[in-house]
Amino acid sequence: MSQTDPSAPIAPIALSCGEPAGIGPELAVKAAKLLTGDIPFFWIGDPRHLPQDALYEEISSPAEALEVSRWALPVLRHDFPEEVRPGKPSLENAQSVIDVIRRAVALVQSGEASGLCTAPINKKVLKDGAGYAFPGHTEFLAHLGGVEHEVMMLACPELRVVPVTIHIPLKDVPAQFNPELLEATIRVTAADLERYWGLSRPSIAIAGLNPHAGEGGAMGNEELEWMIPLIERLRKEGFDLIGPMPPDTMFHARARANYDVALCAYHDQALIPIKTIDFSGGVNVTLGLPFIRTSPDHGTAFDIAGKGVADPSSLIASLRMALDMAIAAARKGRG
Ligand SMILES: NC(=O)C1=CN([C@@H]2O[C@H](COP(=O)(O)OP(=O)(O)OC[C@H]3O[C@@H](n4cnc5c(N)ncnc54)[C@H](O)[C@@H]3O)[C@@H](O)[C@H]2O)C=CC1
Ligand SMILES: NCC(=O)COP(=O)(O)O
Repeated sequence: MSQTDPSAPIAPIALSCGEPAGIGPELAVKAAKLLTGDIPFFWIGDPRHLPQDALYEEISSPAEALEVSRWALPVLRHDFPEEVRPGKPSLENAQSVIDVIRRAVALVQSGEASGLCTAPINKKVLKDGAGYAFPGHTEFLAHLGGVEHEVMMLACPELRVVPVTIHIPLKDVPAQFNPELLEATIRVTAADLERYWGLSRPSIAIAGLNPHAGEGGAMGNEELEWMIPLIERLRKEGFDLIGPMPPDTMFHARARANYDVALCAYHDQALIPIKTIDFSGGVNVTLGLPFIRTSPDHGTAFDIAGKGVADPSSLIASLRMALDMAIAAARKGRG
């Protein structure tokens, strides 16, 4: 099954297990139970890591998930060296977590899966246990996809946000938030909002770096020195850009209605508003990749792992977004 053939049924979504000591395995089982095949997907991981009462069935190829997902969680088996204790990650399993992501990407690239949804990982465990050299999935997936300008976007029904710089210390933001990076982020974001969401000239709001967007140079100069000139140049090219906007006043309900996406200078400027507005409905999606990737907005939640109380809403929203993106890509005749 190929995403490039619009008449072919959409292949299932590949769900990587993520950190098995987190809530990922529990969420996969809950999502399968609630969805009953509505969004065909399969889980790649070690079945020993699923909750004891999990309803699952092992499959030998992704295509089998189209049927199996109607009554059970389809599992493409990937054996890990260690069993897990919920909330207690094992460094011995770190390499297998990375291998599962690679395997899932290969299945999407071959067309056997129509998109990738990733359950959360713990970056430090992967770094300490397997020398993982990336700050998260986003940069690893860009590496696997061979792209230079990947973009992290988080979306819920009320808001889309993009952190232009991602997982870097706050002290490094002013140097790394620069005209080249902002311009590349604008281009990738606009292109993928059209490609997957049909927004042909999306309205893009750009947050200032400084309080009050610098207030005319009284509280910082980046807005005057390079942000405004860049925005004016790209407007002449046809981009619909608003800003630089004061970051503290651009996320209330009336302000949000004026744009399709907000580009923010750094991680927390973007993620605090969206996780506050809709923690359970938020989806993390990587733009600019040659394949589809979504993820829940939350992390591994070690504090509640194994307790049976984890909310699968964000995972379900992520699976749904991946499927919708795959359908949009198939309609356009490209993956
Ligand atoms: N896509 C990914 O791989 C992501 C990974 N992470 C990683 O997760 C780890 C933990 O990060 P934290 O900042 O503690 O955030 P977190 O999202 O794991 O937890 C924050 C709080 O929200 C609760 N929570 C999270 N998801 C929930 C759910 N589905 N249902 C009910 N309650 C839920 C947790 O119990 C905790 O109290 C870190 O290693 C971080 O890097 C964080 C975000 C995304
Ligand atoms: N704060 C978002 C996050 O940690 C997810 O990162 P990634 O794994 O999607 O790169």
